[in-house]
Amino acid sequence: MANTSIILRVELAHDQVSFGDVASVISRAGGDVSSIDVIRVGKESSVRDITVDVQDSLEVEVVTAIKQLKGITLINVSDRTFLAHLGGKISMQPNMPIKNRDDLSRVYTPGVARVCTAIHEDPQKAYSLTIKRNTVAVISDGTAVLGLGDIGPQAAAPVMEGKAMLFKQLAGVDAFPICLDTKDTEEIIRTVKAISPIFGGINLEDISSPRCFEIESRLEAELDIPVFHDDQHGTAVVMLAGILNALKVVGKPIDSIRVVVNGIGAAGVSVCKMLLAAGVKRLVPVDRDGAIVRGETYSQPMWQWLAEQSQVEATAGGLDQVIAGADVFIGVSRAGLLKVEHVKAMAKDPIVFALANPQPEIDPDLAEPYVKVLATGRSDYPNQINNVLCFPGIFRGALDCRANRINEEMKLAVARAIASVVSDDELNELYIIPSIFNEHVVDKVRHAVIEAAIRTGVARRIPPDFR
Ligand SMILES: NC(=O)C1=CN([C@@H]2O[C@H](COP(=O)(O)OP(=O)(O)OC[C@H]3O[C@@H](n4cnc5c(N)ncnc54)[C@H](O)[C@@H]3O)[C@@H](O)[C@H]2O)C=CC1
Ligand SMILES: CC(=O)C(=O)O
Ligand SMILES: [Mg+2]
Repeated sequence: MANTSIILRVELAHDQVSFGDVASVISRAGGDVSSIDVIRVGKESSVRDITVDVQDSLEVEVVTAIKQLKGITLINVSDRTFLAHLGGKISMQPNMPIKNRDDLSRVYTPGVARVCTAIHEDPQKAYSLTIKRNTVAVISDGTAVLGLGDIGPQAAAPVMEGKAMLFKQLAGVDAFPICLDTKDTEEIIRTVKAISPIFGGINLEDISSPRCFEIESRLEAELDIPVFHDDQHGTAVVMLAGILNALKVVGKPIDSIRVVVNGIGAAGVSVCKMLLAAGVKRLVPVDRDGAIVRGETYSQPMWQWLAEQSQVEATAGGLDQVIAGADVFIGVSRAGLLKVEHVKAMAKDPIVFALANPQPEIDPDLAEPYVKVLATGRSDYPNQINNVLCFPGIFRGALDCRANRINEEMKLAVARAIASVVSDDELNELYIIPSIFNEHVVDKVRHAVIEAAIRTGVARRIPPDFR
C-alpha cells in the first residue's frame, strides 16, 4: 500500500500529556514517527512538528486519534506531497546574468537582431542559437491523466510538471508543460504545429484514445521534429524490457507464450504492437467489451488493425474466459480488474504486469502468493514499469542526433538497452527492470537511440561521441 508523510503541528499541555503518550497513540493508529522538530517550549506547554509516515488509508485514523488525546491541541496538518507542489515544481533560469548595458545590447536589442537575421537566412541555425536544441514540449489535453481519466488541462498540470522535472534531472533535457484547453483533434494538431518552432521535440502525454493515435500520426507526418506519445510508446518500450527479462526468469521463449493485454487504449495498442514486433505469436487484446477477435470488424481503426493480425486469437470472451492458460497478463486499464481467481487460472509461473496508475489492476499483496513475476507502475513495490525509464533518454538521444522521428527500430533498441542494464547475475523475480535512479539507464537508452537513428537514416547530425 502507498505511504504518505504528514506533518502534525501539535501543542502539548505538560501537565496532561507527555510526548511518549503522543508517539504511542500515533503508533497504535498505524503511523511511524520519523522526525520531531521542537517549535516552541514554554513552561506549561510546547509546540512540536511531528513527521509521521503512514499508509494513505490510515491518515485519517492517525489524525483522529491525535485529536482525541487529552491535553493535545492539533494546530495544523500538512501533507508533504502537497507542500512539494507549492508554487509549482519547475522554474526558468537564464543562462547568463545581464550585468550592464553591454550585456543588454548583446542578449537583447540591438545585438539580438543579427542573430534573428542569421536564423532567418538559415533556419537550421535555430538549433545552435536558440533553446530548440535542448527543449521538448510536454503536451496534454488532460483527458487520460494517469488512470484518473478526463480531469481537464488544469488538473493535468502537476503530472506534466513532474514529467518536466524528470526530463531535466535524468537527462538534462529542458521540458515545458503545456496543457491545452481543447479536446478537438484538429485544434490540438493545429496548436501543436503552431507552437512547434521553438521546440526540438514533442512529448504527447495523457491524451485519451482513440484521438491520440490520429494526433500523433498527423503530427509525425507534418512536423520535422520527433513526436512521441509517451503513454503509448514509452510504456510499451519499458513493458517489453521487463517482459524480456521476466521471460528469462521463468525460462520461456517469447515465441512460445500466450499474452493477455487488458485495456486497448493508448498504452494497450502500443503494448500489443511492441509484443508482436518482438516475436509474440499468441496475443489476446481485451477491452471493456471483451477480447478483440481476429476476423471480426471494429470501428476503431487500431482495433481493426489488431483484428487483422495473424497472431491475435480468434476466440471471443471476457477476461474471465480468456485469462485461463495465459503465461503473461499485462494490464493498462483500470484498478482492480484482475482478480486472484484470474491469476490462479493462468499457466505455470505466471507473469503479471498490472500497470494502471495510481492503483494497479490487482493489489500486489493479493497477487504476490500466486505469481512468479509481478510488476506494477508504482515506486513502492519491486519491478516498477514506468515510462520514465524511457522518455528522458529517448529524447536525449533524439535531440543529440537531431532525429526527425522516433521509429520502431529505435523503440526496440531502447527496450533491449533497458533490459540489458540488469545483468544475468543480478536478474531475479524481484529485479527484472532497473530503477529509475540507476545511473546507466539514460546513457544506454541514448546510445541505443542514436545508433538506431543513424542506422535507419533518421539522424540529421552525428554526435561527437559517434564520429
Ligand atoms: N506504468 C506506466 O508507465 C503507465 C501506465 N499507464 C496506465 O495505464 C492505464 C491506461 O492508460 P491509457 O492507455 O493512457 O488510457 P486510455 O484511456 O487510452 O486507455 C484505457 C483503456 O482501458 C479500457 N478499459 C476500461 N475499463 C476496462 C475494463 N473493465 N476492461 C478492459 N478494458 C477496460 C478503456 O476502454 C480504454 O481502452 C492508466 O491507468 C494509466 O495510468 C499508462 C501509461 C504509462
Ligand atoms: C506513467 C504515466 O505516464 C501514466 O500513468 O499516464
Ligand atoms: Mg502518462
